[in-house]
Amino acid sequence: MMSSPPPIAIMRAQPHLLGGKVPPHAVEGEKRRLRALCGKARTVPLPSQNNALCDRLAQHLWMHGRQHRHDKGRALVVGAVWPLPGEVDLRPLCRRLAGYGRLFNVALAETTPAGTALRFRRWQPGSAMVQGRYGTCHPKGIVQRPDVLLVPLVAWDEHGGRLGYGGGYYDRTLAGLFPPGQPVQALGFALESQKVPHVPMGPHDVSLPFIATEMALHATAAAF
Ligand SMILES: Nc1nc2c(c(=O)[nH]1)N(C=O)[C@@H](CNc1ccc(C(=O)N[C@@H](CCC(=O)O)C(=O)O)cc1)CN2
Ligand SMILES: Nc1ncnc2c1ncn2[C@@H]1O[C@H](COP(=O)(O)OP(=O)(O)OP(=O)(O)O)[C@@H](O)[C@H]1O
Repeated sequence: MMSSPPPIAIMRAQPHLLGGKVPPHAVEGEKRRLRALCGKARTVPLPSQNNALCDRLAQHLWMHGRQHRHDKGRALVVGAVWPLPGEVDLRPLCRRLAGYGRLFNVALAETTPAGTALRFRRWQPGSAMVQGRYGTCHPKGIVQRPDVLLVPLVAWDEHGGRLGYGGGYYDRTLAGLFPPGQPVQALGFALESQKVPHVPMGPHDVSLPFIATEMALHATAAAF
């Protein structure tokens, strides 16, 4: 007798019944649903939360930058992002990193055509910004390959699962920068309130080893 697929309600409520494997089309649907829910629930970061998060990232990156300078003899290229409305704002962090002189170069994401990886362009305080796709902004500076990526997100889970805006930009970018077998040098950044019990993960999704929030730097299973 042919067995019929489990009802969608079971896939949603109890994905473990499928051995953690959810068909790709179901994952896409789940993500759309979660994106809509999280969009509605989203709160704009308070200045105190934003500052705490930028301080935490600065502290972590400072150590990374010093080690990198010692090992490689050059500045650590940090791939950051200009904020979209309602997102955590990394601009205070970018200004601070740029102020540390030879330890860091800051490069910001340029939103490239759909289906491609992001490109990163050198930013310095006062750099002219140009309007890009989906309301994003990027500088006109030279293209640089980030050594470490700061990854925006809509929702995250304790395993490093990340939900974004649905363009697949960061999964493509992470896969290009850090091929399988290499450590994923990336930190997600978000508020604690953006944490969800489970982000559905598809075959292209890259788990984040660290998520920085206003409360803590969370190391996830992907860090080990
Ligand atoms: N600040 C910031 N820059 C970023 C990202 C991000 O998440 N944050 N991206 C992360 O990948 C890339 C841009 N990706 C995007 C992909 C799709 C849509 C998009 O479809 N927007 C819908 C509204 C989505 C919603 O609000 O739920 C739209 O414009 O209609 C936006 C950004 C690169 N730059
Ligand atoms: N490395 C990849 N190669 C091919 N397709 C990919 C890759 N990464 C993601 N995709 C495809 O891109 C689409 C969107 O992916 P997903 O829903 O994970 O986006 P997202 O991570 O939320 O978006 P973003 O990173 O832009 O914020 C999916 O159809 C997914 O299969």
